[in-house]
Amino acid sequence: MNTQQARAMLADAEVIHSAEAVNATLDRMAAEIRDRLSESYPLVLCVMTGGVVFCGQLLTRLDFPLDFDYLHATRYGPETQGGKISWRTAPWTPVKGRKVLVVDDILDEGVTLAAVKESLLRLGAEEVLTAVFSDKLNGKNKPLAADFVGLTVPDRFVFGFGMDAGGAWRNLPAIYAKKDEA
Ligand SMILES: O=P(O)(O)OC[C@H]1O[C@H](OP(=O)(O)OP(=O)(O)O)[C@H](O)[C@@H]1O
Ligand code: HPA
Repeated sequence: MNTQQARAMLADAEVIHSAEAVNATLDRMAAEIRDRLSESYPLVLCVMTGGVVFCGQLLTRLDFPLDFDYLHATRYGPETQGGKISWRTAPWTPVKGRKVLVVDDILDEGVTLAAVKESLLRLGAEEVLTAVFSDKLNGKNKPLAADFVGLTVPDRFVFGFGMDAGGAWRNLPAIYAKKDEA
């Protein structure tokens, strides 16, 4: 995608959740996570790449001791349909015996987070909780329900706030849907 195509896609898109709604949701989620984990010294793991914006903005709202690391698992690439999961990077920090909070941008079919959770439990994590900023209302029987959910999004390809469309626009502070998929 080039600059013009990326700008045209954004100009044609529909706002699903404004930056104000995103910020209010971050505050709410941080309070829920604090209530559950503030005494546990959790290991927070960001699922790269999409999780980076949500995780970064969540971290500054978590006012209790924690460790932070990341992992990279991907199955969409630049496509709008998911494929086989590809593990790029495992977390460097040992997870054995830890309470782990996995943070990602979106639960779509749930395949990625289910695989991540299973792998962390296999590595000996004591407990694995999951936080997603968006949960897609696609009517699918997902293999995992997230423990902390920000906002729901419709069954359309969405982008912004960490989520890319053809590689672009992860950097937007709000969430959009491509208009041509309405
Ligand atoms: O619930 P699922 O259907 O498995 O989809 C959700 C996953 O898809 C996206 O990652 P993607 O594969 O696009 O990799 P990226 O984060 O590197 O863009 C997103 O960041 C989630 O990790
Ligand atoms: O709707 C989506 N948008 C961006 N990335 C995604 N990864 C899974 N679903 C989506």
